[in-house]
Amino acid sequence: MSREPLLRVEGLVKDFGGLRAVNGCTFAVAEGSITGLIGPNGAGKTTVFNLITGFLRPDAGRVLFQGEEITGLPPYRIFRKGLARTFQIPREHRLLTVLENLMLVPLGQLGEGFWNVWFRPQAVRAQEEAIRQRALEVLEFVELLHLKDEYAGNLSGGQRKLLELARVLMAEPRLVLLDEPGAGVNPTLMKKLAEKILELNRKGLTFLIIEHDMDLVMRLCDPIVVLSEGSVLKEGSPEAVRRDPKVLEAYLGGQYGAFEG
Ligand SMILES: Nc1ncnc2c1ncn2[C@@H]1O[C@H](COP(=O)(O)OP(=O)(O)OP(=O)(O)O)[C@@H](O)[C@H]1O
Repeated sequence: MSREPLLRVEGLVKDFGGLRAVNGCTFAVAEGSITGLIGPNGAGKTTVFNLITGFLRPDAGRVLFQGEEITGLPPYRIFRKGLARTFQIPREHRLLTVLENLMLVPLGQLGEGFWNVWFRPQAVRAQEEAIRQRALEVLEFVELLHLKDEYAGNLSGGQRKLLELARVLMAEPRLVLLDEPGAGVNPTLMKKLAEKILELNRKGLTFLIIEHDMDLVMRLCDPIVVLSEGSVLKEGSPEAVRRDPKVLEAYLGGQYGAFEG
């Protein structure tokens, strides 16, 4: 018996002026998987992420999360349903500390409401403390606890990626979309990031990952969805994708070397 996938995109289309960036894109992400989304530059991967997470509205097609249609909902509503993402360029608040960055993740804090601050100060304080504890736990997990009081702007590129992951984990999501987690990360941190992703996956978290680093993709992801010119060219195991001549052809000229070895 096949189970309903955690995420399903059906026939997504997105035009930018005369350019069709996403062209009838259909694929699914099974619960418990680490699904890879790869393809040459400009294939439409980030646009697909933006369509799934509500940062862009599709011109056609549907997005279903846990069987529920979420097409066109605003990003904060999708986030609160348990679908969280990171960005290709991390979006931390550079002038806040690492800990403050995590405490700002919108979890529906009681303290946000004007009336709560005035009439329920103890409840607000208790909730703030719970959020702080959660933030410290998450920082320990991503091994950034020693940097909790550092300004986020002072972190290295790799540490900023770990902070992005930590921000996403604050919300205890069911599905995490990672946009190029390996970009700009040194090999040591890359290994750590991969270990953290695998550990979270073993605990039941599902991932959809855009990545250009083929070593990382082949190590982490199964299945892999290959996008080319806005639609799915191939979907399958790392081995099946690696051997498919259509996939190699799509990468020809650009990144053919990525598949060698
Ligand atoms: N906001 C936008 N306005 C106009 N064109 C856009 C916009 N966003 C993306 N595009 C175009 O849509 C196409 C798909 O871009 P997208 O960033 O989704 O590809 P990608 O597969 O993520 O590429 P990369 O691997 O280089 O990040 C590209 O031709 C890009 O130039």
